[in-house]
Amino acid sequence: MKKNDSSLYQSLIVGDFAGEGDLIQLITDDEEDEQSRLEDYAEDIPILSVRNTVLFPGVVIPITVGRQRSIKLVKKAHKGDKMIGVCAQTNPNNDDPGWDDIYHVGTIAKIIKMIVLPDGNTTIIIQGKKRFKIRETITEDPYFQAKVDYLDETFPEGNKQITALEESLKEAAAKILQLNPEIPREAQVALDNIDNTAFLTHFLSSNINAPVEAKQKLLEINDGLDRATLLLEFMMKDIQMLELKSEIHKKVHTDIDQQQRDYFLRQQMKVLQTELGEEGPEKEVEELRLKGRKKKWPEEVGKHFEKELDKILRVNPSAAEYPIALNYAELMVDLPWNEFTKDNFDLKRAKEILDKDHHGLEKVKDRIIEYLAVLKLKNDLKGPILCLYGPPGVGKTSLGKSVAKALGRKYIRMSLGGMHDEAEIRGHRKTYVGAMPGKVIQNMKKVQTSNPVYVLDEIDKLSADFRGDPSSAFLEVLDPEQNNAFVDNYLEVEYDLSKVLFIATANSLESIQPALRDRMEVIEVTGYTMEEKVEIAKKHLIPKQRKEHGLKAKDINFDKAAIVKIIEGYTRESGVRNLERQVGTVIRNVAKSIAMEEDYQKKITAEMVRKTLGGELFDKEIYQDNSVAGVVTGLAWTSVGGEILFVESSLSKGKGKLTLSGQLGDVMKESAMTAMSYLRSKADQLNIDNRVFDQYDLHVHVPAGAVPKDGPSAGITMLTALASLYTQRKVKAKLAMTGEITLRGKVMPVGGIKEKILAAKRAGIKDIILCKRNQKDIEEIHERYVKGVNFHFVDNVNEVLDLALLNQKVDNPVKFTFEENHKSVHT
Ligand SMILES: Nc1ncnc2c1ncn2[C@@H]1O[C@H](COP(=O)(O)OP(=O)(O)OP(=O)(O)O)[C@@H](O)[C@H]1O
Repeated sequence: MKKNDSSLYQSLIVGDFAGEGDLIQLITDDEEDEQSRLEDYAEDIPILSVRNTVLFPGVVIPITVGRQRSIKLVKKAHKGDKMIGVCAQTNPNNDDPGWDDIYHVGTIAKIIKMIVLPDGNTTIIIQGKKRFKIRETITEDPYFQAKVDYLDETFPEGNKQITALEESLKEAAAKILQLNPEIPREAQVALDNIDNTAFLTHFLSSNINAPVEAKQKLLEINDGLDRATLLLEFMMKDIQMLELKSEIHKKVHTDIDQQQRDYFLRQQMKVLQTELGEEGPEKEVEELRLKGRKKKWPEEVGKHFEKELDKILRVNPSAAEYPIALNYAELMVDLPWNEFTKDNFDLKRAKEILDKDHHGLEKVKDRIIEYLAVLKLKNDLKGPILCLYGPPGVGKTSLGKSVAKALGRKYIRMSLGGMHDEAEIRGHRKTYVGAMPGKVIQNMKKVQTSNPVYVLDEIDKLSADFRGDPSSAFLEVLDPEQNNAFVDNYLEVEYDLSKVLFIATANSLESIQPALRDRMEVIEVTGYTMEEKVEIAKKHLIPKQRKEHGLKAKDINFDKAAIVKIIEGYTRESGVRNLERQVGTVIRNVAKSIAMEEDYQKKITAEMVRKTLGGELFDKEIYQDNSVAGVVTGLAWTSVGGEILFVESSLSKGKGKLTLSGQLGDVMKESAMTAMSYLRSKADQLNIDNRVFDQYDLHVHVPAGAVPKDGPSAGITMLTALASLYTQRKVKAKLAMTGEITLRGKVMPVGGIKEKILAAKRAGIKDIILCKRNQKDIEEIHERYVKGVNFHFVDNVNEVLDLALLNQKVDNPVKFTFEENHKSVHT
């Protein structure tokens, strides 16, 4: 026997079969009359086994009858009293159930209508009357027949609890109707018309969405209150399920709606864009594809690019990924891939250009020309990268530019000062918000050729921190073995940097990461002498500044003394950057006069320089006289070049206390103490009264007091100063010295010789004392720089003192007075 799923809907179908209004009428049959007739069937009632449904008293349901046994039963009953017992099958799939396969509690029902459909199927409409329990089985053949006992139902009408339950059941039913759109609205009307609580529970039990076992359980409960409670429980579960379903449904629905909306809007946008003649993603992608075809990139890069374009087409233009994908593809086509400028290997011309742009720097230029010669012959740059090293403003960066000019290559410069984030060099992965390629790739995009001269400025200023070590990223950039496959995190594909001519610049070699320094060929660019600076100013800086200020050669002309004045009074540097700036200031002043049509003097003199630039910023680093004992000129190295410094010392009555001032570092303090100890040990040799060490306080000072100083190189200067002080002997005029001392009186070599020599020369020094082992440094310096200076190379301090101290007392020597030592006598 087949029956559609049980639901409120099915009950209403009954209404259709029975005609409108029948439902109500059937439900309100005269109970009393029925009861008396029912007893007649209790001793032999045909039992119809039904699948998937449980019939409740009062409820009307349609049942399609298919099995032969059932058809026989139905036809027979229909002809007779129309009364049948209805029991649910325990297993709905059992086509030939026996007594054990049906529930033994069922409902006696009346066949209201029997319809034989044209396809031969028979549908009956039955109404449940009263529950029964099979007392005794009679036969299974030709259909089930049994003796039954009717089950009475206890239902306390009017009880408060039952009224509340009834309300709850109705509310739950209304909620189910509301949540389940498949149930016709009319069901609510049917529900509203039920005013009998017992029938309400039967009606709802029959129609709730629950398995047969659950419904059978409800049927078997005799206590109406218990049944109503269990029913409410089932209904609440159903509501929860329905609510969940509806939520899921709503969500799925909104998702689909959103997609449809987007699709619709996109279509509209396309139409509008076409009408406005604007580009849509297709057009943009097509343009990129065309550009991509012209690129000489490796095959895998081409494939990767095509994939990226496909990705753009798949992405919604209003999605955040769209501009990211587009920018990426644009970067790929904007980058140069194997696009080279032709090198000009006319080395004579290259030399001319270097000479024209830079005065001096012969050794550096020669080295650069050698480098270019190898490049010409081998046409392969697998050699070390050049690193120009030297003080600021000596033309390292501009030399790089000249190399580009000489070779006919494009020039790009990247300043590495203060860069501490590896991502600045290598870029961020595309997945980061606002990701960009690193500076190396950005600059390649800017320069538009694959073989530029790429100046890496201030490679010594790269600093490592928690964001990674940028030096290690540069290892890859600068390593000729690796840089043909440089990987930028943003670009993802390998990029060939092997044809780029990298030139690094640095102020100090110490702070360059050792592995990085190893990959570079270091060329030292030293500072300039006064004469060279004057030449550079005349030939390069003045014409350059003049041009920048819009003046002609006839408008202004510098006196040599004026240039010297600027160099000495207003700059203190190894290079010429400040000189250029000060020259610029003087020229600007003239430009102002010309523009305001004032009278002005074309020839710039030292006097005019003073007027324009104001009082001198720096005292001339000049040797000071030797009339005072205890003052000696030393030489120091700073990051802006060499300097002369003075070690001053004085004695005052006291108890042999040593005071050091002038912001001296530990090493320098130790030098002073070493010098002191050495002198004490050699006091007799130098005719120093030993008592002076105990009865006089010594003060050593190194001006300028505000500038911190450190290093061992002032050792011999200190010793000489103290020797002069204690002996009150004059120090040789125009003498300077630099060297470390040991306690045994040995003189050790020191660094920064070239800068120191230049500083000494600037200061008018004629004699310089150096350690013997520093002789080789002097030999490397061009003769021109050392002309007019006598070098004295020494091994030990005796030689220093012999050279430095004259056998002549200073003009007003201090006369030491001593108190007698009171020795205590013990007996
Ligand atoms: N020998 C020279 N001949 C002509 N001009 C020079 C010479 N040396 C330096 N200059 C000029 O001095 C200025 C400063 O030079 P540049 O910027 O190249 O210095 P740098 O050594 O790279 O300094 P930094 O270490 O601070 O980067 C430039 O205008 C440059 O043209």
